[in-house]
Amino acid sequence: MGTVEGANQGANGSAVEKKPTVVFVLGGPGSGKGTQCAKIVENFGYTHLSAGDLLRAEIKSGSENGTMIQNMIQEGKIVPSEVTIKLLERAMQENGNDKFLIDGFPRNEENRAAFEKVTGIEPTFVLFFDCPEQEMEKRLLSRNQGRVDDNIETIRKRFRVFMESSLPVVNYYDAKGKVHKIDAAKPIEEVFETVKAIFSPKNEKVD
Ligand SMILES: Nc1ncnc2c1ncn2[C@@H]1O[C@H](COP(=O)(O)OP(=O)(O)OP(=O)(O)O)[C@@H](O)[C@H]1O
Ligand SMILES: Nc1ccn([C@@H]2O[C@H](COP(=O)(O)O)[C@@H](O)[C@H]2O)c(=O)n1
Ligand SMILES: [Mg+2]
Repeated sequence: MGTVEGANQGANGSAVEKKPTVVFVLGGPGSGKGTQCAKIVENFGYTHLSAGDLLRAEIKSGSENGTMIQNMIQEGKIVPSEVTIKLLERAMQENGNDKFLIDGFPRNEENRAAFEKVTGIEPTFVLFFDCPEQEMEKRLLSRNQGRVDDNIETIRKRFRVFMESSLPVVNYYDAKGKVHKIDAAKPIEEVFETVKAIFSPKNEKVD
């Protein structure tokens, strides 16, 4: 019997949708998640989905959730999981790739548990960009991308949320042996040397 394209067969022979490969990219605000994701995309064929970028696009689109999301971002707070997960699911479906870097998600235990429950996807592994606050603060204050949350007051709130809510998620995956901790305080190219070594050579783009 033939199989449905892009699907596996379950025990009873019915088609089971094949889950995409997902790598969660975590780290404090300004640790360099977006910068490194862009380089991974260039070299390893992943699609980069930044939860923060999707939420900012949702504000711009004039969505009914826009004002709520804008207020949460301005305060450095975490938007309810159902909103962010819907955006991630839609972006994955629309894209069609089967390998995704999910950047800045899960940000708390609620994000983590809800994503697993709703999508049935477990990350293949987790990149954790580890960087001292002093360095992250310096980077954010000179980022100049016009982000409403790149001001010292909001940055301090984001650091607190990261320590209290996001680090426990990193620890959760660490206990499962899934975390690659990377020294993100080094220059961009040196960080990427470490990142490159984590991705299997067989995934490397061949020109
Ligand atoms: N290794 C590095 N050394 C110096 N500057 C860096 C490094 N990595 C990134 N930067 C710079 O720091 C700023 C923040 O980087 P980036 O936007 O990638 O961080 P992020 O982790 O995605 O932050 P956020 O969580 O706020 O989205 C950018 O201006 C970027 O160019
Ligand atoms: N899972 C997430 C991710 C982000 N947010 C909100 O967006 C802000 C910016 O996120 P970046 O990853 O681009 O820094 C973040 O401070 C949160 O307010 C979220 O709620 N949930
Ligand atoms: Mg980012």
